[in-house]
Amino acid sequence: MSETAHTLSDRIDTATAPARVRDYIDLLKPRVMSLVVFTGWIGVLIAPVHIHPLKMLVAVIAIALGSGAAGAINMWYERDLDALMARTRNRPLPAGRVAPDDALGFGLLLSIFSVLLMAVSTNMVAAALLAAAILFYVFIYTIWLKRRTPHNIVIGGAAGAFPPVIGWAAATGDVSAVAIALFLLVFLWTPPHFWALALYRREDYLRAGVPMLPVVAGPRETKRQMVIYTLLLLPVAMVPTLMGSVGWVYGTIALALCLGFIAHAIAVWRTADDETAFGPARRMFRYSLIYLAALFAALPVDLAVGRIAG
Ligand code: HEM
Ligand SMILES: CC(C)=CCC/C(C)=C/CC/C(C)=C/COP(=O)(O)OP(=O)(O)O
Repeated sequence: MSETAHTLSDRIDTATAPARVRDYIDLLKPRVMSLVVFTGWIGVLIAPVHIHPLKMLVAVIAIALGSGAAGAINMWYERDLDALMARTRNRPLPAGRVAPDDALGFGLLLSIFSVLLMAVSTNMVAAALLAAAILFYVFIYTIWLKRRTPHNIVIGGAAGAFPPVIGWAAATGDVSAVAIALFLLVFLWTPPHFWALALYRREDYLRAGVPMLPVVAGPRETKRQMVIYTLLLLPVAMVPTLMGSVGWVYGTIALALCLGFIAHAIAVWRTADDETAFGPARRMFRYSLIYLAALFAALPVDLAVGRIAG
């Protein structure tokens, strides 16, 4: 056994139990999962059918486990890249706290379990969509596109757009126009969300040789595209109101949130000096998280207001 492998296995053997649990939780990317789960839950909640609260809970748990499983497999595959980047080098795999085979086994078992759980607790459409999301994130984004093309986020982002559709399907057994509008919303949100971070983490991606847009096309082109995506988000965010699925409470909140996102993108774009652009880019990244959470929260709020008023 090599010196490094020795050190690695010693560290794994001597890891304390609570620390190991923490590491396995970290493999699930819990903070990203929280927003994934939230959008999935809103998908269940706003579907126009009654669903038993317990069934809703199990469906949301299945989405959480599926998202976490995909995250664990992603971390297994990317352990070489993660070791090269400051943001990720202390993750359980590059830091040697979890063995690669264990992480892969954990991710695979959890993937299968989450899809089976969805199938037995709701329906086959939701289970198939959950399986598709996991496969898309692992094979299309992580393995195929991420290391090859700056379009990785634009195409791969579709994986993260599945949860509201999965939630809707868990409640209704099918996919409707509203569910597709929510898919499009997350799909168009993902590039500005990620590129804001990639702008101030450009050195990381450069060092790891990952062809993210700020590395390949440069900050100016990235910022231009971020403005375009935030502009495109405005009409798409209005679709649920224009279709009559929700009213103007959502519509007004969505409009305000979209204008805020556009303003952030313009602030990032107008900062010529990339060093100082890190400030606006960081702010935009944080705003992107509030934006998506608030936009989705506004949907059931609108429906509740409508019920009270009507
Ligand atoms: C391909 C699509 C996506 C990419 C490449 C991406 C990339 C990233 C990256 C690199 C981070 C920083 C994570 C860290 O510091 O460890 C992040 C954070 C985050 N992302 Fe995304 N993201 C994507 C899609 C999504 C989706 C669909 C959601 C939820 C709907 C989401 C929610 C979050 C949240 C909540 C955080 C903050 C995590 C924290 O506080 O550390 N992301 N994203
Ligand atoms: C329901 C279901 C299966 C959903 C799965 C979709 C999912 C987890 C989407 C989030 C996408 C995400 C965390 C990308 C991180 O990119 P990255 O892997 O490039 O980030 P990193 O550099 O932090 O590893």
